Amino acid sequence: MTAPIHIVWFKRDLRIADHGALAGAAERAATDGGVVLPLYVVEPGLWAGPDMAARHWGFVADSLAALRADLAALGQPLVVRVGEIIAVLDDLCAGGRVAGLYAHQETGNGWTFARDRRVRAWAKARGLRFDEPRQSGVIRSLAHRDGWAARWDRFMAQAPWPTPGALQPVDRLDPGTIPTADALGLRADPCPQRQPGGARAGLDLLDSFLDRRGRSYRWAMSSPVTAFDACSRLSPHLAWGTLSVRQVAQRTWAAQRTWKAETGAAAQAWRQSLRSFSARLHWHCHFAQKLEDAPRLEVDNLHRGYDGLRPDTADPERLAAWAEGRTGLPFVDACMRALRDTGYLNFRMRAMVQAVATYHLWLPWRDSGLVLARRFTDYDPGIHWPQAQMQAGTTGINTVRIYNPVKQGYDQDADGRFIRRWVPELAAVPDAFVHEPWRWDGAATLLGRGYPAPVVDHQQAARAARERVHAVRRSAAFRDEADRIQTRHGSRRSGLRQRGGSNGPRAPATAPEQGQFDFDAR
Ligand SMILES: Cc1cc2nc3c(=O)[nH]c(=O)nc-3n(C[C@H](O)[C@H](O)[C@H](O)COP(=O)(O)OP(=O)(O)OC[C@H]3O[C@@H](n4cnc5c(N)ncnc54)[C@H](O)[C@@H]3O)c2cc1C
Repeated sequence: MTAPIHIVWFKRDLRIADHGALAGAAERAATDGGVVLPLYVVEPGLWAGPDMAARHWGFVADSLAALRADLAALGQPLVVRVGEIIAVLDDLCAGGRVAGLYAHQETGNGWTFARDRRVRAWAKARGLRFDEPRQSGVIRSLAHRDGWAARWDRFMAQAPWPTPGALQPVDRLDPGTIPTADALGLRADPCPQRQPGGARAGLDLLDSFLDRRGRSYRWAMSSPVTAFDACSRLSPHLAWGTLSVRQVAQRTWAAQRTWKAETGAAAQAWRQSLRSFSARLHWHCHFAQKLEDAPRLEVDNLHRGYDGLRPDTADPERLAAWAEGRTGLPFVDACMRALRDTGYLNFRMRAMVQAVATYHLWLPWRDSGLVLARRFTDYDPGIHWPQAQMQAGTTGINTVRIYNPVKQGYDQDADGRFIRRWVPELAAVPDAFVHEPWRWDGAATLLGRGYPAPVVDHQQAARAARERVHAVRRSAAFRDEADRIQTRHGSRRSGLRQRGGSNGPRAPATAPEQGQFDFDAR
């Protein structure tokens, strides 16, 4: 058999529904009598990166097994190879039958950006067709942000890509095994409550969110007591592509249409919650667009006025205390321990722990960002690095927001039940002092013995950080660069002043630069 082979290279798009690369390859195969070869390459170079961890691999391995089964049901199971991508492609091309390569555009870390450039050059040198459709609202080689939101709306409203009805099997091809984290050499990373991968698990979450859990979303999203259930928990599925943003957006819009026609308190709650949720799907791509446009922000301050402000290397003891939930600030420690064991934190708590690391503990955002990247099952460089910088105040275009970790505890965990669950060392501390055990009469019996004394006086540390940051922001040169950044990366809905312009329009609650806190703060 000499049918041409069309390779679909799966990356962060581990599904068969709404899959532009798979649909494109299948359409091509239907016209030239070819076959589709679905391929996932486990790249040791990627997995050795400082931002990757075994919990990511666990989610990906679950998703690969599910994808393999879904593709097998169509006629050709997923082929898995371990190795460097060009070597794997060269090997598959050796028979001379490969006619095309299809893969989604990816807004990844520096390693994948460079890897994708190499693959493009390789395909060009061989004269091989290489199609790279997009799978989200992120636009490659974007000249400016004007009209971006309308383009997002249009893309999400388009019909999803059709799933092929059947795939012809590729002859004499070993599907390969999905390696274990150990075989990949990944460090042990116990995460007993990690979310399972696979498209089915993602669809079940989407169903339960839109049928039941999402009703209180708008009011319950900020507290870690309620957010683990009331938030959608779809992030790892969107990050690794077991669901597409479009699938989720269209299901959400359908639910919104249903509730629009209803009256009563429940319908009102659903409408408000789904509006908030819908806005966040937009932010998913809004933040990723920033990294797409400026890949350097994975490692460099977006606003260079902050260069040299924080130390280049983190104080190892402070970083370890924060990462392991031993800062002596109970609410911060509870969040970091919950994250270690579940792979998840809600947005407000992510923002708080990154703010505490970078302001109170004065750690470089890249170092704390790497710890969080490894701990979030949903690690998605496109969202992660712009957010890591935003919460550290180094974008230059966002309000400096130094969370008070004790006040956050009182606000979001009033009776201390989240703290008590994750910090059992505080069992003997009366309720009134569980947020601030250092104020308890019995503190001497606990601090420095069963539980650490606070690594910093959080109020003093916040004051010192604020002064240092504001000193940078006062200069005229700072404003000029901030205006340039706002023009290039800022939301056109944010209401922030455009360079050379007067005050922009008022920010609606859904503007990503500020809106994410507006109703979170209630
Ligand atoms: C320092 C920091 C790092 C972050 N790193 C990541 C990351 O690596 N991967 C990731 O998916 N999210 C990241 N976020 C954004 C956000 O916290 C998570 O998307 C959200 O908490 C995931 O939970 P969920 O799916 O239940 O969200 P829901 O509240 O149910 O929201 C639905 C989806 O909308 C998107 N979304 C929600 N909030 C935001 C936001 N503020 N910015 C951008 N997109 C958003 C996500 O895709 C999310 O899955 C980060 C936030 C901060 C402050």
